[in-house]
Amino acid sequence: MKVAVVVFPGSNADWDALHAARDVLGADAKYVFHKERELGPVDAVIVPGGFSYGDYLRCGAIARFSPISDALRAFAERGGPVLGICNGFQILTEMHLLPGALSRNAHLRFECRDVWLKVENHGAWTGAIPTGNVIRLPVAHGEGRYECDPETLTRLEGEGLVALRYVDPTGAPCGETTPNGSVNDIAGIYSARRNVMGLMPHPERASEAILGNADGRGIFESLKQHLEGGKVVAA
Ligand SMILES: NC(=O)CC[C@H](N)C(=O)O
Repeated sequence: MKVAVVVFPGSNADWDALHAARDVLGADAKYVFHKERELGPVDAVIVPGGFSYGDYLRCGAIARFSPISDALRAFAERGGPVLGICNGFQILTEMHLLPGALSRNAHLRFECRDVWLKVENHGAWTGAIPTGNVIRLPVAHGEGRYECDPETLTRLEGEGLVALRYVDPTGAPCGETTPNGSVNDIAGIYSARRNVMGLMPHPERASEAILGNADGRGIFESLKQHLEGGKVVAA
């Protein structure tokens, strides 16, 4: 299993993502620099968290124009599994590989704490976790408020493309404890083919017992299951 981690100027979770893919999942993982134009022969791509290009203009807005983005787009459009974590999610929405946008947290503060998430639907990156399970992962973002137009929201909910939703520790709606004010408490979404997933929380920072939390491991194990099962999630 070969995994590429795309590195932009300002990425800060690239090593964490590489570590999770290589040392936790056991993949042959490598960095691909933003100036490259080819991903090489890879089975999956992770777009990691951070502050690409200093978050100038909007988070992810400049990364979209990086030389690597054409290859990333082609890989995603071929059905290749792509995971965008935090700034990676922001980049994937700016690239229009995922719908909607991440805007400034409703309370206007940077949010850095653990959150609880309900696994709502299966796809390339959640298939190994039973739907309805509640997992705990850390968030660290200033612009994580997921927004989209009403038609898109209806489609995401109706087609089961909401991957993860913020909840309270019991699995009930998070209400006032929302980390960012996302519409419908959406924390992560899938593309129509369910091969591309973006999420604001950081599974790569919570995938080992030594870190005090291994709940994120299921995200990476899901990729393994997806690739080994050779599952084509949608035509
Ligand atoms: N941890 C991250 O990836 C940070 C995401 C983003 N730059 C924000 O602050 O919203």
